Amino acid sequence: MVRATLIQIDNYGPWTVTPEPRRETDLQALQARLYADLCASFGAHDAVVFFSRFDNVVAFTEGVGTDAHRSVQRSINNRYPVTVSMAVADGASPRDAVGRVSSLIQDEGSAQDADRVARLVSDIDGGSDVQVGHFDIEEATERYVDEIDAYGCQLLVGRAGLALMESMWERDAVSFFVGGDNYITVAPSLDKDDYAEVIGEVEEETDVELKVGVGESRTPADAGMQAKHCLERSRNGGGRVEFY
Ligand SMILES: Nc1nc2c(ncn2[C@@H]2O[C@H](COP(=O)(O)OP(=O)(O)OP(=O)(O)O)[C@@H](O)[C@H]2O)c(=O)[nH]1
Repeated sequence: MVRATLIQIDNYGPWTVTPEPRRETDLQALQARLYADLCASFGAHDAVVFFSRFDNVVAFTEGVGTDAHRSVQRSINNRYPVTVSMAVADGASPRDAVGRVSSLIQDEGSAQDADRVARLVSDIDGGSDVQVGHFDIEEATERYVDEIDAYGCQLLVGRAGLALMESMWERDAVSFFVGGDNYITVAPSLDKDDYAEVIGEVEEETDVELKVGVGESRTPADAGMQAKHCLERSRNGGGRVEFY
């Protein structure tokens, strides 16, 4: 089982244009602050948090119970001009867990329903290890950042990332862009061959070479840290796929 949490801003679409459209930079600042707050709050519980679409934030929260979710939610809702609802559930795979939290929150009402305010729904039982892969583009700085223009670089990283996210999704894993040339995936227990296959598919489709470090542990934060160390091993002469 793997535990996911979906954090969704309540009735955000209408709020962004009420009483009239709000400045985009103010909305961006709010979204960035909310994401930073959620990272700090859930990070303190050894979870990992991805900005997803900013109005919907996805976290993997193995070991974080309903009460801890409630206190994070209460603090956010006391301090922001918008409220958030949350759903937390265990699933058979990261893909399944994200599906379950999405259904739970949808059952509470629409994302644009003025009556759906600060809900917290939870369907959790046991925990198990979680696998995290940290992907990185081979020599992104030398090949792209120092060679082509910034927007071309963004397109290339985005294209490779989309191919990666789709390949991993087919394997019941969910993957997110985290900055620079980095993507992090939360996966069911895949093996080295699975990752090698995914890297091969991305390269074939986009001509971009990836490498990955993979960790597996009780908490997403620990698994993520293992993955970073494995990625360092790959950077320092290891293979394109390095496991904990
Ligand atoms: N979010 C996040 N960003 C990172 C991380 N490591 C590197 N970056 C970003 O990715 C950019 C590229 O750094 P690297 O991936 O280390 O460099 P590279 O040129 O791809 O070189 P190699 O990794 O050795 O192939 C950096 O400028 C950062 O913006 C990380 O662990 N997390």
